[in-house]
Amino acid sequence: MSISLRTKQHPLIAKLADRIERTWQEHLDLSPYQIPHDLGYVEGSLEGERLVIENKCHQTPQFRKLHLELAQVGQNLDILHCVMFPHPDRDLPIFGADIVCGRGTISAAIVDLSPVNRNRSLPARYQLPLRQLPAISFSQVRDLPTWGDIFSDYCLFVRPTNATEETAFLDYVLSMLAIHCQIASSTPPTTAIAEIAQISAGHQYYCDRQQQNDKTRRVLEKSFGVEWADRYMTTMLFDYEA
Ligand SMILES: C=CC1=C(C)C(=O)N/C1=C\C1=NC(=C\c2[nH]c(/C=C3\NC(=O)C(CC)=C3C)c(C)c2CCC(=O)O)/C(CCC(=O)O)=C1C
Repeated sequence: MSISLRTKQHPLIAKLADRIERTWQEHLDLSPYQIPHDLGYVEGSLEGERLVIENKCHQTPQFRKLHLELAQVGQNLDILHCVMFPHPDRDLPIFGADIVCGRGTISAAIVDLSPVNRNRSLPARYQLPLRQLPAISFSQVRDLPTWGDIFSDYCLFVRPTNATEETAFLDYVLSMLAIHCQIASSTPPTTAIAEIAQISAGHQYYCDRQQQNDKTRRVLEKSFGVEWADRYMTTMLFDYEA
């Protein structure tokens, strides 16, 4: 796999992929992460539409898994997926982002720092910097699906309608990511077994809810079949340490 898929995708996806990787490289102490059964680069075309997936994973002292995934269905569906799973001994939220672009138009752009502690609230040290982010208004804000109870009050879920809104979305993602990397790097592990158990339960709940996204599941099923799609969603996209 020489050139990255992003060179053939929507410019916002390519730019966000580059900037996420650069932020990780500048702020975090990255180590390789062994991707299961060579899922680094996969292609599938069960029902005609060819789905190409490119996965990049790292780990750091604070994060069990940093996952950036680019996917393209045929010539007309581009996807960027990013999730950062902290080690369960840190009270840190789960950073998640998803951009879906059909025929050159972005239909879904979402980013969140999702709380995983028992009272499902973002740690106080996140509240101040997030509240200080410039308020941005989008012409098309989207409603979260029912499984989206995992997202925080700072979740942004929009359909950007022009270049200005695309840039505003990109800036918000990168601001959230920079705040997260900075706080994560200065958050020590907890040794309280009960707290670690609560955080692990929060990760499991997050993954269980994300696995209910039938829009994701259907795309995977159409190209790889039901079995493969289920294993992919539970072991690659939203796996948690039992
Ligand atoms: C942090 C949040 C988050 C993360 C991490 C995440 O993975 N999804 C997340 C959120 C989220 N995604 C959504 C939608 C869609 N997702 C895909 C597909 C894929 N998305 C992928 O990541 C992959 C693997 C590469 C595929 C294949 C498609 C096609 C759609 C329909 C596009 C549209 O509605 O315009 C919705 C709206 C759900 C609804 O309204 O019912 C939400 C909330």
